[in-house]
Amino acid sequence: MRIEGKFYYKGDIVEGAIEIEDGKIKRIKKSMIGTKEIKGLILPGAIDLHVHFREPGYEEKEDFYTGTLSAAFGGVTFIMDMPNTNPPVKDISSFQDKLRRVAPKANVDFSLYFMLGNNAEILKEVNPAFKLYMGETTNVEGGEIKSVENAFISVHAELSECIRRESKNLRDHDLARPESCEVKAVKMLLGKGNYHIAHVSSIDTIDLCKAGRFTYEVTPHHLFLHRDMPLGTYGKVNPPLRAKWMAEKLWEELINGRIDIVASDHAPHTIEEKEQEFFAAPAGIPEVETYVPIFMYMVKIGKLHLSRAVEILMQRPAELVGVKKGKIEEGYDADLIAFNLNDIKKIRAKDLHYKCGWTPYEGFNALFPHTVIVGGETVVENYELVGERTGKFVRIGGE
Ligand SMILES: NC(=O)N[C@@H](CC(=O)O)C(=O)O
Ligand SMILES: [Zn+2]
Ligand SMILES: [Zn+2]
Repeated sequence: MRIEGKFYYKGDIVEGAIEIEDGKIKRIKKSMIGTKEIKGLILPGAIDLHVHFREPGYEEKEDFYTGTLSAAFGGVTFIMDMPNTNPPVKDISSFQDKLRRVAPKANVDFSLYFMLGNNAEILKEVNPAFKLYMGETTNVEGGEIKSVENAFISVHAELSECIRRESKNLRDHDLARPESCEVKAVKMLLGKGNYHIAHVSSIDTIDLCKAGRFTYEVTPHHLFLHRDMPLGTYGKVNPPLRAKWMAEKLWEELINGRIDIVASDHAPHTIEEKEQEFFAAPAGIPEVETYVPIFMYMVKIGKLHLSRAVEILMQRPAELVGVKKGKIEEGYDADLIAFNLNDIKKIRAKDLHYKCGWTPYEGFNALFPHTVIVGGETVVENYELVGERTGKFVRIGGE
């Protein structure tokens, strides 16, 4: 397959042609014969290292088909799915059961995390991707903090004994699980291994991550939402939404290059679950289909430079987990997304592909990709699904 158009290449936007073979970018040249034109701006597919697609066990909230379909429509072509399913993924058999179930339903490429436990040395041969929960959602086996060499360990850093479990509204939830509990958790990790800190929600945590030489991510909701918005239980998430000024501070850190990557922490719950009393409603926000389009709108209005967006959404996430993705260069996977930068749309829950049917970003301006290609196969064209289940499992740490 040969395509031509305007694409992001080594820091610039160039006009040229891309030859794709066996799912990879084979050649890039000024021009080629027999090409198919793709209009607008072509970027590498986005990479999301933190999603909860809820299969097996919680398919009423989301499943691997609807989750990966939503990812595709949002320009995300590689996702890493968390292990807090039912049963949790904490050994070879639960991993294989999950892989067998979800692989046939994958619309984009994917990898799967294990819970970090005492069997990490064995599990890392299968896939060196682990999740360490220091919060209460899925406790790691008790006892000392674990680590494992040559692996990617994403940490939910909220110290269990520091947080108050019940809250009655968004402001109270922020006070019940204060930033200091995140800071204390990261402090406990210092010197204990090389970790990736998930959903950093305070600038106080950033200095510690730097000191500990930990990589870290920020979620879209800690950048675009805050605790004083009238979201009610739909804004309930762990770690909590913080004050508006903190969200603005995190945005500044992102702009000045002090945030490694953005990851969605797509954590859907049903409307029925969210319509409960605040203290009873589950924490989590669906994000995977809306965050890249919102970031592309920020690029469009000049609030974020394109090169920075490509770094935090595509390039750096791929580098952190060692996969040949996130760049339009020879030898890389042919995962491409294309935008018409004039085609601004308002986010509407009814237009999204989530099973949960809601979004906290109703009405936000966004730029959705009109074309999405995964491994050289066109999945979305002219904003319509044209190819299904083209995704494959990718073991991380190869590069
Ligand atoms: N982030 C959340 O608020 N919820 C996540 C679990 C987690 O990451 O804590 C979920 O799986 O629902
Ligand atoms: Zn978490
Ligand atoms: Zn999470």
